[in-house]
Amino acid sequence: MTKTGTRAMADTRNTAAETRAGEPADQAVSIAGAVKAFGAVRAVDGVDLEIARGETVALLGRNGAGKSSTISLLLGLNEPDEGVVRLFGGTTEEAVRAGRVGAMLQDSRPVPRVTVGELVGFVAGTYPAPMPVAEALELAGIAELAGRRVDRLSGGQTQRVRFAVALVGNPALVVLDEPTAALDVEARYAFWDSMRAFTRRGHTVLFSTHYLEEADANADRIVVIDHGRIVADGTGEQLKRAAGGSLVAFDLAGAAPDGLADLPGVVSVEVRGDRARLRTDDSDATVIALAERGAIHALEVAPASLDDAFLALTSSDAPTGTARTFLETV
Ligand SMILES: Nc1ncnc2c1ncn2[C@@H]1O[C@H](COP(=O)(O)OP(=O)(O)OP(=O)(O)O)[C@@H](O)[C@H]1O
Repeated sequence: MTKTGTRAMADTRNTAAETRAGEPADQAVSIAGAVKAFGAVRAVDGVDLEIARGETVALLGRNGAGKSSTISLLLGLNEPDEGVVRLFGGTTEEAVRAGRVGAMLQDSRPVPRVTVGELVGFVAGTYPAPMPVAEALELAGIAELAGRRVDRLSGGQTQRVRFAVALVGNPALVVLDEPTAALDVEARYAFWDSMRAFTRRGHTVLFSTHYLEEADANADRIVVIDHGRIVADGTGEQLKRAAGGSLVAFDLAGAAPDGLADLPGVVSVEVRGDRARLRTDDSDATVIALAERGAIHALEVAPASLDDAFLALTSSDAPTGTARTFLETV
């Protein structure tokens, strides 16, 4: 993100966070120039990321993009080879020790043979100011499972237990690595309802996901990561605009597709058979120019979907840096 964009967004969000949480306005997360390599793979390749208190941020990326590796650095589970990771102005270790961080990781397995209530109660005891266990279970939507053994739950119920574990300490920052992986649609909706109830209390949340719709619906801000680098950072709307706000499609009706890329607003051109698809950031200007050419057969104008935006931002031929500048243009 550009410095200007970061600041503009952080200023707004800090005010909201201050109002909601009654806490001083500073950054919950501050990652600068982070690099983490595993052999030849640069899993995190120069990540800069600031998250203001009270923000809910989605870390979006394909398989192997670097989401979990970034989260590991943020939680202090791995040390960066280069760069600095700060939480609430201190080290990750200080933040974790002070009980300011709760996490729900992909591969964490609940201890067998204990009940849900016992497990969540145990975790609560490791934090300085936890919420009552019953409240955490209620928030996670598993109040009725308190007496059930954790190793006899469905996948969806287990995910919710992990969520209760992440939030029972009442941490200022909650980090969730693909919290809805393996959940069916209904369970996913229920999870996000619980999540919203939690974020309304002013907590800062970072969650990773492959699901664009879920990022758009549940995050204040979407950070797209690809090949260990942040390629876009903004709201769903900004992301769509960054990738070209609209799609204009029409039949060429035998005309040559020459000069389409030079029309006002056009970001990219795709011609399949007799149909042309233009990605444009000014659909009005594009359509007017097309009308002047007499090329408006079977015209269709539609907003670019988040899927379009995501694909454009993470495709291997996406121009580096383009997406990250979009906050300057909105
Ligand atoms: N411990 C490790 N040893 C070797 N390579 C690793 C290790 N952890 C991650 N990687 C590699 O780093 C890259 C980023 O992986 P990471 O798990 O961060 O991606 P991700 O975005 O979380 O993917 P997914 O959505 O599949 O969970 C991948 O190429 C992965 O194979």
